[in-house]
Amino acid sequence: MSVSIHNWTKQFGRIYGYFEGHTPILVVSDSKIINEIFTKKNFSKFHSRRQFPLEDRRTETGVHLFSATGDEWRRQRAIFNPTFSLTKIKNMLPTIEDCTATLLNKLQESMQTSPQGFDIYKLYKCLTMDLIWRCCFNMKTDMQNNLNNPYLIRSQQVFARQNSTYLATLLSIFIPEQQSTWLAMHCWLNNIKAKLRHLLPIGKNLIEEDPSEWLKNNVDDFIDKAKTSHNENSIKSNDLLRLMLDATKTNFTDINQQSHHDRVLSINEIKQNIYLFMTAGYETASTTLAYITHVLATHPAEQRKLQNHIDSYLNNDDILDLNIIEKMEYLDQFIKETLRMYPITPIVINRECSEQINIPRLGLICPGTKITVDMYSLHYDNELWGPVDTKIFYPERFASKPSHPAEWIPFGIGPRKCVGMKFALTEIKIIIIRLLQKYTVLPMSMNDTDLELVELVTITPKQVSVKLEKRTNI
Ligand code: HEM
Repeated sequence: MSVSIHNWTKQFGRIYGYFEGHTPILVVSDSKIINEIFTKKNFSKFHSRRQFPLEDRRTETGVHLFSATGDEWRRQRAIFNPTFSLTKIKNMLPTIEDCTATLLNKLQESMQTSPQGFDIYKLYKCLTMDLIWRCCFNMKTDMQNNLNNPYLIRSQQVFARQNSTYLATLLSIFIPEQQSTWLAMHCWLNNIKAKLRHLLPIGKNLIEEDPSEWLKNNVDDFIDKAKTSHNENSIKSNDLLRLMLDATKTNFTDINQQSHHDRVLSINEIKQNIYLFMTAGYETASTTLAYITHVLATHPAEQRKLQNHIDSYLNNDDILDLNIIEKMEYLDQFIKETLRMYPITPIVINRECSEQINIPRLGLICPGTKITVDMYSLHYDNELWGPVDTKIFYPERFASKPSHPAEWIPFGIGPRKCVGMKFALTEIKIIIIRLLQKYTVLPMSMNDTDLELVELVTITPKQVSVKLEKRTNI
């Protein structure tokens, strides 16, 4: 979809519209207009994202942060913002280091079993899921050593296209007026499938279950485990799950009666948010790591420069300190340049207008209008990012150009920007530092210059196969 939008922008310019079924979508790739729509200034009129096909936004089932709108979103975001403060992230560093050490062991094993090369992306997925569980839910898992962990398997399935969901999704896109019917049909089918899986002896093997439903249904067990582990630990943890559980203690009867100043969550909202963080946090970060590794393998000069840069700040056995990581400018530029060239979730950066507004150079926007950004056109715009051609990987372009909030947007823009951005960038930096202190990344074959990409909610490579060579010159 994102590539088609990019091609249409080349044909129709920086502002145009297209129809998804009956739904008109406005596409913008002019950074000044994007700034008007997405930032704080007009936030009261653009506080919501458009509803995903088959997304259930009923209060009784609970709505998570990503789908919440207006005051419901403000109330939830106020609870989540402190989870990713610098102090909290500083406290997460030992855990991130520990999970990264496990990755390094897994890499060593993979080098031994497949010296000709292996898919490193698979290992990154286990790593980032491990990190979410440990940093956000304070639960120790053996996820990196247990590829059969059911939460890991189901989370991966959420991002894979399933045939049964596909039809309902298409109906939902092309006939959005009947969204509630498609959603009811989808839930009804899932219930029937769950019953058949339970009743028929071979049901479990023959009937696929909806991974999103499985994850949401299993969080009760998850919350109980978290409560027990929190009670057993004398030191009170400060993780995301604890903040959410604390927010349920307030005495309230109806979540709709809460003002956005009240830091409260219903139990259904907690369940939805556990699902959200489990899936959103792991897929995006592992995919970023996969793209960075591909760039390292295909750009040996830039890889050497990054290794020298890391060596100039740190020895192999130095304990990582956030202040030092923050000073490592080339590392920062390297990651930014990768995310400029390989956007991960362009389609989620959209807003729906809630009140009529006149936007300069765009015109009168009516309530209900859905506006999306063409991230590829913005990120590959030579006027914004030149003089070095935007098709060339050149991290130094970020040295001369402070990134404007509406021009480099892999994490979105404005008040609804990614709440996990600081956490994601810190974990990614630590993992890349430790990887490059020990290894040089090589392509599996000299023809491995292009990645095969697939887009559903995220744009991901099918695999990233590389060889690793132990560094000896340090
Ligand atoms: C490199 C990694 C990541 C990328 C590229 C990414 C990208 C994004 C983007 C594009 C958005 C939409 C922003 C907008 O509409 O303006 C978003 C929202 C969000 N992200 Fe991330 N994300 C990443 C990592 C994470 C992590 C690690 C977490 C959680 C631990 C997370 C949790 C969320 C949540 C909860 C939202 C919804 C925020 C809201 O609506 O208030 N993300 N992310």
